[in-house]
Amino acid sequence: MERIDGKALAAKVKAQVAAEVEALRGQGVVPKLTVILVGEDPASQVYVGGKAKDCAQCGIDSEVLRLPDSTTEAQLLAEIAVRNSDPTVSGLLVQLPLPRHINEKKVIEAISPEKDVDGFTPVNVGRLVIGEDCFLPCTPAGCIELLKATGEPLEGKRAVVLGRSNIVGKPMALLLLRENATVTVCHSRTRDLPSVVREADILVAAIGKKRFVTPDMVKEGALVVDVGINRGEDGKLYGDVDEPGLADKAGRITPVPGGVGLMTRAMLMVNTLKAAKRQHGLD
Ligand SMILES: Nc1nc2c(c(=O)[nH]1)N[C@@H](CN(C=O)c1ccc(C(=O)N[C@@H](CCC(=O)O)C(=O)O)cc1)CN2
Repeated sequence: MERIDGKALAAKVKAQVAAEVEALRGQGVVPKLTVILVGEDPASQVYVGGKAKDCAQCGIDSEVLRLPDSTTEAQLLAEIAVRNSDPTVSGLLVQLPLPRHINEKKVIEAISPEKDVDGFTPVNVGRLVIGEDCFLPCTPAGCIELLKATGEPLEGKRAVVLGRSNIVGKPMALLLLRENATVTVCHSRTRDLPSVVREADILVAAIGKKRFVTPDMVKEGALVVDVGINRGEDGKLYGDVDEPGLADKAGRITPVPGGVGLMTRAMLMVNTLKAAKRQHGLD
């Protein structure tokens, strides 16, 4: 299978954002992203660092608020309220996962929909469902950009999404539907899952299980998007798809690392720029 180059596409998207941000700054508008991180989760520390680096590359101001694991839900909600009403903050997100004593749903719902650059609030999810302009969740939006970059039409294709999370599986299905693909969502209760997956012209694997998708489950010529980030016992990163096993198959696949993760980061920059433009009546 041919690899789809997420690194190159992410660099191109970020360069476009950087050019637009420079023009905005010329008009006196300075986009800013605030990221709130609660606790010491090592992977989250890395992802938040990556977001600040991307902002610097794009000319976007950034603030990372690091709160201790002992932070209460009320304290976190108070910090969100401060940023919601701060006109210098264009985009606001809370890094997930949160410590167990904090209710994730309550926290997400507290973020102003106009600053919700993750696209996780019920208002933005609802807008996505009914096809209104909204902030698209970054991972599914990045997957769509990767698929479009192949130049293959998505319309009329059979798409299978493996996984039904609120952050990836469900919005991914909606975005594929918007591209006029015929979409099936598979999950842990799907009967004869391999035979359903084998039907896919477009397969999005977001099930969170290392190399769950084996070569016998993939149609010849399929476009495969691997959303999985699974850390193996050897310390290496593995996708949800057995990419080496697909070497002799026709088709295209996004690698892990170097695929969806990088586009997730790039789409956050797109959303932060969009938030800044909207807040200044420029979108
Ligand atoms: N508030 C949010 N929390 C989380 C999100 C999110 O979109 N918003 N998604 C993930 C974590 N995440 C971004 O936050 C993220 C994960 C992975 C990558 C990435 O670049 N992956 C690289 C590999 C990186 C590595 O070596 O570890 C790749 O796939 O090439 C970026 C962002 C959960 N939380």
